[in-house]
Amino acid sequence: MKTILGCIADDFTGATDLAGVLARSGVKVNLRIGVPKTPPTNTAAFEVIALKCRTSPTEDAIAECLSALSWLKQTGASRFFWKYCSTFDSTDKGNIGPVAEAIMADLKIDQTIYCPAFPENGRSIFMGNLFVGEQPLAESPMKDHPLTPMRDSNLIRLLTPQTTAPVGLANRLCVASGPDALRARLDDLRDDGVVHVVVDAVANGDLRVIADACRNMPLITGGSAVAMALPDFYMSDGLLAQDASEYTAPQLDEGAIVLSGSCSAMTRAQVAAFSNQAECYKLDPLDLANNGDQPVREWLQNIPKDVVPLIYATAEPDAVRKVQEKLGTEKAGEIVENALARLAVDARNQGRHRFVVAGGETSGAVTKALEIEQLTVGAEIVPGVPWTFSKSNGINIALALKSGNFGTESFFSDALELLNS
Ligand SMILES: Nc1ncnc2c1ncn2[C@@H]1O[C@H](COP(=O)(O)OP(=O)(O)OP(=O)(O)O)[C@@H](O)[C@H]1O
Ligand SMILES: O=C(O)[C@@H](O)C(=O)CO
Repeated sequence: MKTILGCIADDFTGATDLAGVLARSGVKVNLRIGVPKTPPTNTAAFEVIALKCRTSPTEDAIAECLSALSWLKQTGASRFFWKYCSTFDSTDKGNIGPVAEAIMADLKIDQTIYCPAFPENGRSIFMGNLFVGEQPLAESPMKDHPLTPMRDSNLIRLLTPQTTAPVGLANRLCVASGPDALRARLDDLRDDGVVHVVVDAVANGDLRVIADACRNMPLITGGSAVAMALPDFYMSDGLLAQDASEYTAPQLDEGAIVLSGSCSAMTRAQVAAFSNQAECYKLDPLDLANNGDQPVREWLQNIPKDVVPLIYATAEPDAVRKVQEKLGTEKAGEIVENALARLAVDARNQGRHRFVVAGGETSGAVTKALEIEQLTVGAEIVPGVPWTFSKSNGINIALALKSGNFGTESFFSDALELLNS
């Protein structure tokens, strides 16, 4: 099938988030892990490529995203989506702005929009400022993120140093006036040379207006929620029809494991809640650096298969800071990711084929270690986190890749229960 929308996600939980939101429409979504090595076959109306480039060196992120774009163009797609975090996770250098500019240069276009809002998960944008629940981004727990601490809430100020061309705003008053008003505002901004337009949205109704106004833009950038209404508009434009039959999960071995490398506030609460009912192992990055991961691997081997173990590096911001001061931020992240990735492979070999993984970078490391090339999107557990299915080493497995701050406290047990139901 010809692809209508080709999507590039900067991390793996972001990719499953976007795929899950698009799949709500009943239209088939293919979720590819990394840029496929062979030309497109068996394509779907929505193709999502999951990358792990949120915190990569900018040049590497650009190269990887352009390679994904080139593959997506071969599917016949002429509309593209650059998916980043609903909390705009990035540094002064990028990679949100530089990748958007590189894609725009490739597509030879002179304007795009930026809308990370995801009201169902408490992310809203008003007058260019991003809120997490009732808190401005920079006052939310995102200020302490281990890799991309967000210390400003204003998207225009955040984006400006990441781009070479002017940044502007289409505010809520404009969005509330409807799609024609938004289109007119975008045209005015374009006439004034504004290339990058942050668009306010505080509710799903705003996102629908934005999707309506921008449905034919060659590039939309944002969180997953701004893509939510696109399938509807593509259907009413006659571009696609509902084509997915209800997906049934494959036969899965009973064994399960929860792996958490996310230190986000919601994950910390989820780890605390699940540790009351699970066998737990808390990873200490300094210990991993000095003594390796043999002790935890042995611990896992001794957990009976009908017990669900939780292995986590999840820690409070102060503890993370101390580790980062000793090991360096990148090294600390890498040590934890490598250990959790190896443990995922051990778990699979032990007969645990249901994986709940918390954290985008962590999910990237785990999915790569399990050598997964493509995921099928199943039922959404909470907004933005679907169960996904694949084969690893020829074995059916299920993965719930959870973004750091998504879900409620009981997410880990809720996810496993849903799979059993
Ligand atoms: N105790 C720790 N000390 C230092 N770094 C840690 C520790 N625990 C985890 N990390 C690292 O912190 C990073 C967390 O990023 P990750 O993307 O996995 O979670 P997240 O940011 O909460 O999720 P998302 O991106 O989906 O919101 C990873 O690189 C992980 O290895
Ligand atoms: O948009 C979000 O918040 C998530 O999909 C994500 O990208 C977390 O890494």
